[in-house]
Amino acid sequence: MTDDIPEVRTKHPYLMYEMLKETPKALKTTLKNVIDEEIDFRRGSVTVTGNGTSYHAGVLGFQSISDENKPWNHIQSYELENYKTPGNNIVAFSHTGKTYSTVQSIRKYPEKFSVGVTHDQNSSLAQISSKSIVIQEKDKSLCNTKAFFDNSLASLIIANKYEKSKYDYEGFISMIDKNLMRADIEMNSIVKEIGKVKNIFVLGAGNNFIAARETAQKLKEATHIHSEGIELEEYNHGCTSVTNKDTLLINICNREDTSRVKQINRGIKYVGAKSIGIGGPGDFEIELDVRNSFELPIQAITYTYFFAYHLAVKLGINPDILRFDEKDYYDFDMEIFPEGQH
Ligand SMILES: N[C@@H]1[C@@H](O)[C@H](O)[C@@H](COP(=O)(O)O)O[C@@H]1O
Repeated sequence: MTDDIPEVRTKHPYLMYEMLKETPKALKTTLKNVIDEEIDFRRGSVTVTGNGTSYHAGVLGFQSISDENKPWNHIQSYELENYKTPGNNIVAFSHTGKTYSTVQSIRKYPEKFSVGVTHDQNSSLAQISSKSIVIQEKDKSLCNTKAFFDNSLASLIIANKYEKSKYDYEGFISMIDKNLMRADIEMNSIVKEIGKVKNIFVLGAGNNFIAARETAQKLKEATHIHSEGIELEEYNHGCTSVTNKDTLLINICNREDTSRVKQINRGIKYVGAKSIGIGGPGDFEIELDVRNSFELPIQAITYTYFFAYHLAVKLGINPDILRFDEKDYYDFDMEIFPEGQH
């Protein structure tokens, strides 16, 4: 089973909303928990790994590394377990700490130095990692939005320890806090105006690609609308033929992408699709107060999470339970994750 099914609510505010509102407080706890941890990285590179939201959070934090002499890469855990080889250090992220391929990707390489970041100190990941980091904050919704921000901050801290660089964590937390408040209001009003949406593409280039993937994952989990997170230019190579009047494009935009995004936005008008620009142009635009290119995708997610939430509420969908109240979907999950597995 993916995880224990939480308290089932039938209307707003769902647990996902509560968790988003609790995020700034949780980030302060995470900072306190993680900042003094000592991590003795071995010589050589770092491989960041995990599944889904945890994987994305891990990558987003490590994207802060600017020193070319501090090599790192990221490999999804199943790939690491079966096909690829990690660097001398592995940093694995898992909210539950029990996700099979994440745990296996550490177990398979006992000779490497591993850091396991989890919210459960009794989990396999915490037990088997050379160094375990436990975030003392529970995310009650299976959408794991609060856990995403906790893990992103933990990843930023770990990346800074690896790079031996300094960073303004308090400033980061207050920026996220401010964004979350604005995002709730602005995304609620966009959702009211947006009209029918049956499929969604989330586009992002550079550091924003992983945020596009994470946004698409959350849109699927919360709203049950099919969403695809795709590299900005890749969208133009195949996705245009399935874009139509019920399609929404969410563009997570660096300044450098502006003219390409404008062109795409003009193109989609021929088939009646609509767009939201986060940090860039769109039918609906969200301005971001951007301090640097690695914070931008994390800031963008404050908005896309609230968009997913308000859209779920509008559609009458409980975003907390991954459809596990429907027998077919519960059985589906039990088939792919039998008792005790994830
Ligand atoms: N639906 C959940 C995702 O929301 C989560 O991101 C992923 C990784 O879980 P964990 O962070 O516990 O490893 O597992 C799932 O299948």
